[in-house]
Amino acid sequence: MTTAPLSTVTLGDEFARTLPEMALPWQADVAAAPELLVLNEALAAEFGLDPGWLRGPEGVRLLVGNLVPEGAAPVAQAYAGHQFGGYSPRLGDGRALLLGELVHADGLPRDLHLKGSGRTPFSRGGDGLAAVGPMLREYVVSEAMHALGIPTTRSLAVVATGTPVHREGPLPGAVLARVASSHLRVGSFQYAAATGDVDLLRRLADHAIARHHPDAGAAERRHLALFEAVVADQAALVARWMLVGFVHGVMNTDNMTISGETIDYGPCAFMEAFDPATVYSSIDHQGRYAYGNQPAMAEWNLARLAEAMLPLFADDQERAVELAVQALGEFRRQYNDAWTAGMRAKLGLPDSLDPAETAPLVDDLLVLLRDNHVDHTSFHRRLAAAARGDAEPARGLVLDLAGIDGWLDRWRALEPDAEAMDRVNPVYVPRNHLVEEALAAATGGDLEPFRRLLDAVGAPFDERPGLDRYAEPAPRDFGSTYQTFCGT
Ligand SMILES: Nc1ncnc2c1ncn2[C@@H]1O[C@H](COP(=O)(O)OP(=O)(O)OP(=O)(O)O)[C@@H](O)[C@H]1O
Ligand SMILES: [Mg+2]
Repeated sequence: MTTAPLSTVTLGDEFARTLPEMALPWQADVAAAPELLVLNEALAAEFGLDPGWLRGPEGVRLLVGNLVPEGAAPVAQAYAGHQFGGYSPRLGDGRALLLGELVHADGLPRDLHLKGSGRTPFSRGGDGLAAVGPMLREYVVSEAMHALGIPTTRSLAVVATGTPVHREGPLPGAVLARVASSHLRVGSFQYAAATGDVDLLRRLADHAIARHHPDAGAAERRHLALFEAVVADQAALVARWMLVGFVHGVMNTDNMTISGETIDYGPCAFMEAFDPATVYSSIDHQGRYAYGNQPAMAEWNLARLAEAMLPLFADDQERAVELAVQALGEFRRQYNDAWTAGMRAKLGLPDSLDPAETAPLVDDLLVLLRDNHVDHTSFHRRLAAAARGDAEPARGLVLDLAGIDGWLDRWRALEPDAEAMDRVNPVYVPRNHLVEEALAAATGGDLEPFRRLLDAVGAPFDERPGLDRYAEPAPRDFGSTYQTFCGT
């Protein structure tokens, strides 16, 4: 084992220094018997962290927050949030801590953050803990999203704590070490705004500009420019989710970042049979966060961000509202552009095609996929074979043969590029039944299925022999009853 002195790990405390009103100094619980379950060596290397040292006793203690480098100041971050439409003025890191900022090889800071590290002043009735299964879920799904090229928080490690967590029964506890561009959320702005302290709100916005959108700093109305940048990033992000069939499941304003990265892989899932009404979360009875509602929910959340930022847009409130409405009005166009371009790429069609020509083709396909309960991921991947002359793999997924044949004829007339399709349509996504299988085995102490799944989804576009089951939808009896859970 290589060793490196702890002094080589440097953690900044910029958030805590800049926004002390939103940062409560706090310490992680001491892990009784920490055991490293998974370490993202490639990610560690991006920060110059020695994987050998991280695997050793000191490194593992760092990864659960029990070894704090000199100068670091771990904090629980304050935030508010609309949860399923209802406003909670005080949420915050109830089971998480910001350890501090690491410097990435690109020279820019990233947050090193823990989830499952014990109670904090924001815990309310919760135990501050997390179980092995849900932390490994966040690890594998976030890394799959990254491999798909979708902006996301990253997972550095999961460490079992040796302390049981009580849910429906006892479960092994774990801490996830997460890396993100920042953990600033729409809810962070809502919290700052609710204090009534405009100076705090302004410092938060300036911190976000410096961290994520330095260009906005040069704009005449820099805070409006920040808002516009967040709108654009979220429009692009949600379009990416939609194109791969990702259902976030809990798009509360406290689970939407300012950076444009996906955050909080609680009740998330990948849709199989294409249907905009798809919901997996056990508590989402109204379908608020259904697959097809995600763009509208993102827009709703951004309206809450605009409300929070209003005092920064203009001194005159009417003028501020006018500017906010105008900026938010861009969301739909930006989302539609990103979605349309993404669908054109999935179908292997050139950018030069008039969107008016491709739109009916896309719309008709979505109706076919929904009416025939077609698996989203495998259909798009198999369509490349149809572009190469063998329609059977994709055709075989659709019951309405006349319908799909008519559609295929129209599509093929546009001369789709099969190679280009293979670069954007994944073979492997973290399918729900495989995630559950891997997490159940890991909870029982067998990490092999988890490692195999991670390996498959880590190179999602690269079809490999022996991984057929990772490319197949769930067996019939699995899909219709599948549920996911928040706050696990
Ligand atoms: N077991 C728990 N103990 C204490 N607080 C909790 C617990 N689970 C969730 N919370 C808190 O409830 C709120 C909503 O939880 P949510 O599931 O959205 O976030 P999370 O999964 O804990 O973390 P993150 O959003 O950082 O990924 C947050 O303030 C969170 O800290
Ligand atoms: Mg959350």
